[in-house]
Amino acid sequence: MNFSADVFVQDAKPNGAKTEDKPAGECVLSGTRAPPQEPAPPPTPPPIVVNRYSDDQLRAVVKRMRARLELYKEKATDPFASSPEITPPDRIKKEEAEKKKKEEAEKKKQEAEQKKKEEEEKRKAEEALKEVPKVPLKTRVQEAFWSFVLILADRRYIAWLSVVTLAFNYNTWFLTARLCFPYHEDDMVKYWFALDVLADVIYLTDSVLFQPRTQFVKGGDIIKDRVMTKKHYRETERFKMDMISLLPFDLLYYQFGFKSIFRFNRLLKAESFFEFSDRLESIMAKAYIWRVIRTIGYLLFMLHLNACIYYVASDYQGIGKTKWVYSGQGSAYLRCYYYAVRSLINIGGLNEPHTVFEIAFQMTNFFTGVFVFSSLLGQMRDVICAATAGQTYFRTSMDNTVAYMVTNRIPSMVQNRVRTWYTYTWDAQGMLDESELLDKMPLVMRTAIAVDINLETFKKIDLFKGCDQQMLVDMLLRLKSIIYLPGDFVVKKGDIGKEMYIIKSGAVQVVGGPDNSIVFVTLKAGCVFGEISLLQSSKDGGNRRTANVKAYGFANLFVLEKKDLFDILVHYPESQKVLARKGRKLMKAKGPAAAKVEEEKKKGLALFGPKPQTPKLLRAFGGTINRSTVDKLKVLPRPLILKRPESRSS
Ligand SMILES: Nc1nc2c(ncn2[C@@H]2O[C@@H]3COP(=O)(O)O[C@H]3[C@H]2O)c(=O)[nH]1
Repeated sequence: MNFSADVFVQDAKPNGAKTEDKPAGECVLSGTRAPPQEPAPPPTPPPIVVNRYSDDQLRAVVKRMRARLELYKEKATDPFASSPEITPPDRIKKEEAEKKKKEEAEKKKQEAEQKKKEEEEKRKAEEALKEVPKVPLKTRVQEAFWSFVLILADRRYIAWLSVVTLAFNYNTWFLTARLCFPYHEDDMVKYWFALDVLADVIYLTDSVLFQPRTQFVKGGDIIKDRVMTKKHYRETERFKMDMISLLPFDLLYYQFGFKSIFRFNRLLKAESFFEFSDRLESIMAKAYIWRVIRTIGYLLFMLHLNACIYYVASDYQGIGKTKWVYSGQGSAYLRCYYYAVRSLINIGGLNEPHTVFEIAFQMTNFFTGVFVFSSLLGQMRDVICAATAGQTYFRTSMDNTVAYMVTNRIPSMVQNRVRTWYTYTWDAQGMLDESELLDKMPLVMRTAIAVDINLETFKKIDLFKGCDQQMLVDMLLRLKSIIYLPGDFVVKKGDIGKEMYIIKSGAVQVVGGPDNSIVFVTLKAGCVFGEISLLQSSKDGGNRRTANVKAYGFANLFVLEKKDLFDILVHYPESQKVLARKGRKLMKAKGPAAAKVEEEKKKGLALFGPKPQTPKLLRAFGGTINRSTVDKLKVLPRPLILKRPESRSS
């Protein structure tokens, strides 16, 4: 369609020249000229506007028609695109619905087929598992065997080391005792032999199966490769010791009889004991308990050795020959051990030595006792001190604070509160400042701990729902733990909000009204508060606390500072938007206006909802007219209700 061709205007020609009918496009609307004809037309004279009004009208008509043309073009491609207000005809609707139905049915069919296929595969896999394995048993055992690469901190490895330690201790204690005391009676030999063999099997298993598979660290890499671990073990000093400890000198029994001296190479397995001790310490929650036990073990072993030597010395002198030696009565080991205890710990009250040998022996014993036992007792003291260092720190800092308060004449009520805070904090968390401990760790460890302890709680908090998980982790790292005593005000209405709080344990109450006697809500563990003022801008005082919040009982809270929160949010614009939206919502729901209504409700004033404002005009009447009257008046014609009664003065 060419709308421009339909419009004609009369050219005004001077001298009464005959006018020609021309398409308007050619003379007025330059933009809508007819296509040029061949050969090229003579140059057209400039358009002459006959009448400005009719010219404008024509232009408007052409404009409107062009717009319509566009519209029809659009409609031709998509019948409803340009006319959303027009509902599609029923037929089309039906067709679309059917198409949709068909698609859905197709989709369902595909899903069902997929499900069937998956089930079939699953069934086949299960059947394959039930079938007799095609892999030969030997290979499978070998595979399991080789894959048994021990992990350094693996508890199973520690359990195995404990077995080796047991075997080592058996050798250490019993070899010495059997060597010195007459314990190799004929009827006992078979038992000793059986126990010796058992200990040897344990040693052998450790050296052949376990140690060559122990992974190690090389240049920061954890080496698990079986060939490399084996090679590494063979290159260590420990391997040499293990091998020597396994040498079967016991075969000399055939030549010299059953003597425990031939088994003394078994004591070279000591490194397994020390490794067990270190690993156990690293996994124990209270490692000092093991340290104390180990030190006591050393002490007992020193006494054991002394008892053995004393028996040998007695035997050398002749059992029961002098007053100083073992009399030969009762249990030899027990009597000698008793002597060792009294002698080494310098308790005294022993029989006087008479011979030179006895005197020399006794003197050596005293000297050894002083030296060895004082160092062992010192070691024990260190272990106990280290274990109670936390408690000592807490005591010292509480004592110092109390001394400071006394010096400065702080009221006793405040002093009591401070003391209560110290005691409760210590009882609740076993330390005064948790963050002190975590600060020393690398970030990755701190993150792991924080995530493990609190992330789940955080994810459940409504305010943070929809926020980036990484943002929550960042937040966890900035939290500080703080304890409030019963009745302490955590936030005060009207204060500037600089922190928000998450309740770790205990509860807080949002209070208001006269003397804060009205409890609006009690918030428990896992709830957030103080977020309203934090999420508002300082414009119009939006950053002011909207309510008083006080601790109900002892409240253990996490504090997140505004600065920290905003530092984090810079990196998470999406979460920032989510929080801003929630902040606005909260402000609407709980902000000053809402709080006021709530307060009044609590007081019972808002029983019938807020009183509607009296129309200005009625206020002018000064009367108290009920609502229906007002409504009636409202429908009256304007002039009527606007007519003011004449005042008496006028
Ligand atoms: N105003 C108000 N605050 C509440 C309510 N329930 C919990 N609060 C919390 O009380 C806090 C007081 O300090 P904020 O205004 O910062 O944030 C407030 C909310 O987190 C409530 O019903 N009204």
